[in-house]
Amino acid sequence: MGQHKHKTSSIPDGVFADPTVLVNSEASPLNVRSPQRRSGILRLPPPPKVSEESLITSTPGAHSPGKTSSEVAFTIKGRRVRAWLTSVGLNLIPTSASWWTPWAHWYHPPDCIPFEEILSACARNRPSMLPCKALHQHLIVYTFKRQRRKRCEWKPCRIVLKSQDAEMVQEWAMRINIVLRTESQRPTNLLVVLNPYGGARKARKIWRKKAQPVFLLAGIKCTVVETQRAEHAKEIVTGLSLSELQSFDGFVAVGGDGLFQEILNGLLAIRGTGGQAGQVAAHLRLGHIPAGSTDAVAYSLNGCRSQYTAAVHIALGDRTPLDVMRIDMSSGEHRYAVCVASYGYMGDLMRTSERLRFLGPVRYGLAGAWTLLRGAAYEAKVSYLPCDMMGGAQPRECRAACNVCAPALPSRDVGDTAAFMTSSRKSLAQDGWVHRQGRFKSIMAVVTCCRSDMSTRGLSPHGHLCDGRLHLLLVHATSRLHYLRFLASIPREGVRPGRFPFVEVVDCTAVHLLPEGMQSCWNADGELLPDNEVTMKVHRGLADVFARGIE
Ligand SMILES: Nc1ncnc2c1ncn2[C@@H]1O[C@H](COP(=O)(O)OP(=O)(O)OP(=O)(O)O)[C@@H](O)[C@H]1O
Repeated sequence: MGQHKHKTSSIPDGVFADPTVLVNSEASPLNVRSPQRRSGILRLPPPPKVSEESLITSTPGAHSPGKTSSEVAFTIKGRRVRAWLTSVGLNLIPTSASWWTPWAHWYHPPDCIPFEEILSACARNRPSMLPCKALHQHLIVYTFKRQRRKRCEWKPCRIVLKSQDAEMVQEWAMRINIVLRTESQRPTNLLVVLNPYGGARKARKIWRKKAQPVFLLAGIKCTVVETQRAEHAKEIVTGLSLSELQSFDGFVAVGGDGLFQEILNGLLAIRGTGGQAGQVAAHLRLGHIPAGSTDAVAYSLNGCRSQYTAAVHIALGDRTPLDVMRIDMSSGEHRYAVCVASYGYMGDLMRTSERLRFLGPVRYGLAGAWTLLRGAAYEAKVSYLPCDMMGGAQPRECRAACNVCAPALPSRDVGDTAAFMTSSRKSLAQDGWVHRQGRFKSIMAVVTCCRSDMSTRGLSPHGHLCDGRLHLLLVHATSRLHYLRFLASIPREGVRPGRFPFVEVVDCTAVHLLPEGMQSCWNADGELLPDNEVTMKVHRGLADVFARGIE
């Protein structure tokens, strides 16, 4: 960045790597838990001995309620602003623009940058262009901006506030960082599992260019492990010792839905063992940096497939409970999934696409066309346990602070007697199962809304992150043309009840499928299951994820 430019800019990749800002991934003024973490990632002076409480209550000189500092004049992009700190964040009011920067009139700084949206702050000296002024002090606030058209899509940015008062700038940077440090939900230590093999094989680059810089700015220590083979991610997680588990705040998958699912399965396996490790695992959160082919998990959590957005949600320490579906196979094996399990068309598509993996994400289009032309339909007996948890209310799309999901407390069960550890088959003994027998093109049990590039509003637009419901989509045998019309409608509106006579949509809590005759295969969150006779049951809010829902 030029010395004379004062930007409120998106952070280009190179800036993250600026050695004056980032020294190493472990060092940060925000890192307080790990003794080996050194201070100084942002080159801040050592904090003076002052209690944190006194920093977030009023200080002498503050002359208006709510203020925790006096008003100070800064310049942002040539526009003068008055700024002060409150217990909520950094408040800004624009005043005038310098006569030599008339364009600054068009720059409107935000009224407030809340602490909860700040990744970190730092102070930096900048030589002035004018000979009469030796140094400019920059207070750099690292935050994010929302895209104008798509509010849920975030991009990291920095706001550079220029002043000539070096001491004040350093003090403000320090005070902001101290407040961030008190936000207990922010992670300080993460285990990052990266699948270099997933999607377009760009996971390493995505990590290096997009996610890691955000975590560095937020002062998060990351331990990165690359998977070597299928199921390795689960082994990595289950192989952690108790002290390692205690040191992490969560696990981050850099890959596709399959990788996320493996980590989730590993985490729930630890919870199933009970004891102290199970207790610790019950409080760990999962994050997904999309680097796969579909990335429905990240898309459904954040409303977009942006890696920056996912990384910022993780760095800010967002937390929301997520429904998890347990799938029990007749062989006795079980698997957990969070998006969708599908039999028929989507199962065939996945089986074909796995053979074409060398083509990258294009394989899905080719496999989809081939499966459609085959036009197979499968005989099966489907049973489900219906529910009406909406109480007749109009279905609503799930959003941040969703009141359908809100009442759910995340399940913290541990041990092998926990509900999620008992086979879904036990629910078959319950009353109220509804049975359907016939030929189906496709059968899908959708847990969340299940968004992806192919269905931006979700397969089930009214699916929620944490409502304890499955949406069972039964697509009865029909002609290829009708089925194509059904598929074509999904990207625009998802699967809606009543839209096509051959499509049934029911809300339920458990599903059982007994295949008859020729069989397809199950595809659970992008992974093929080895068995086709399955029972599935949803567990409300079983896992915690780094997300806040779609804004
Ligand atoms: N190093 C590796 N070599 C081979 N396979 C791997 C490796 N690491 C992970 N896998 C397997 O690769 C599969 C696909 O991974 P992943 O889900 O990350 O990508 P994807 O399938 O392309 O994306 P999506 O699931 O979003 O469609 C998973 O089943 C995982 O077990």
